Amino acid sequence: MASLSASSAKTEEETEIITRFQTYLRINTVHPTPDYIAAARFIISEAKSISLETQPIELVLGKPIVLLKWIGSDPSLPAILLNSHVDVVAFEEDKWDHPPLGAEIDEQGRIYARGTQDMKSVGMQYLEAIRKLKASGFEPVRSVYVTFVPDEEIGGTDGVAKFVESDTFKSLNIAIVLDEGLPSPTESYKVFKGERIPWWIQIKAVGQPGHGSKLYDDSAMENLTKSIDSVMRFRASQFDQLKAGLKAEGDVVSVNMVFLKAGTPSPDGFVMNLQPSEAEAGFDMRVPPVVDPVALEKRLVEEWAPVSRNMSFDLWRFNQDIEEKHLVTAKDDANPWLELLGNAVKEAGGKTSEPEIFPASTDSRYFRRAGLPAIGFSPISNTPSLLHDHNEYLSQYEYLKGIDMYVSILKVYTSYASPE
Ligand SMILES: CSCC[C@H](NC(C)=O)C(=O)O
Ligand SMILES: [Zn+2]
Ligand SMILES: [Zn+2]
Repeated sequence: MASLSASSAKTEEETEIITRFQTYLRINTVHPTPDYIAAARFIISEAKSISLETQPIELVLGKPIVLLKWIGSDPSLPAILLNSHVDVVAFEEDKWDHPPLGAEIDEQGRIYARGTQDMKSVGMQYLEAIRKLKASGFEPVRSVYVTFVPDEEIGGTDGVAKFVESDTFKSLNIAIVLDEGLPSPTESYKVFKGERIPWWIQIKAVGQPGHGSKLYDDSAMENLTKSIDSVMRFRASQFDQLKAGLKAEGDVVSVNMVFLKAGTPSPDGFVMNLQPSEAEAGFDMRVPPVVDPVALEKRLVEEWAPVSRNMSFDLWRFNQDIEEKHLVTAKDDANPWLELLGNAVKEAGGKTSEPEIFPASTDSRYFRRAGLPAIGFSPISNTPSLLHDHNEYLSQYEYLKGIDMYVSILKVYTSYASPE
């Protein structure tokens, strides 16, 4: 177990571990121009320092996937894949108390940077766990592969979506994938077996333009407002079930308006006495496995963007067909990995909660579509979730403790012999 508490001094080994994490955090992999080449260079040099085989894979120019290999004593057995994304989302620097690429540590031992939770921590923890296991002389039976992938934050089209289709991936013979989860505000780590599918919707209204004083029946603004009202009523019905405790976050549809675009610009702002002929709104919607996507799309077509009200829409579902089965990693005899993960965390002194549906989206969905079990797990407990938020941080203590969790998970996973 990590010895460091918030106030205690670090050992030399712990200082080195934290320094390596800070170095990775300081590499600018922020969208829209992530420096994937610098990150790949760093990851490869780290991997070489612990004698892992390295294989950069460039399926899309300038967007390398770095594949690391720790070959087990029985390479014929299906292997373990530890996946993390290298890219991070943008930030509003002036709203942060510490520089978002600074990886500064405050007096409470919190490391502040974009990626401390999402998910440069996890990528480096995989490597630190392997470093520790190697130093202790441990040799895995099953092979372990570690992937550092691009573009998760923008849909994964040039990242894992392409990787799972590649011959390299198919040759790896993977049994189980670990990918990102979410921080837990309690002592128990969160575990995810599935996720909601993102639907990004833009609806557009056109209508009668004219004088600001006139009452029209079908102005663009009125047409759009009717749709927004309808979406908001649906949102309230979903949110009410969540607030009443009838459903979990991962079992309701979330829908949030993320932009509104309308009006005729003027030097002072907008022309006030002119009703515009076009108006648009954007919604981020997340659809859980239990919801019928075909029925939801019908609602979009008939109620939110009806042709009868001069409406049109664009819908992005990130490589997922509307008819496609929404996959959840089962906890059953055919899939021992969820239970093994819980056991391994327990052996390392941690706790896990019942597997949930991830409320947002991760690359796990591509691995599940490729027919693999995939588990979302970020070993971050007693920490508020600050993904995509200001002042994202992770305490050194939690980071070090998380490495011990992966040490235990890798011991259990790589030694698991399936009953024949
Ligand atoms: C549409 S893919 C974007 C992926 C991103 N993932 C996370 C974890 O924030 C999201 O859910 O918005
Ligand atoms: Zn992430
Ligand atoms: Zn993210």
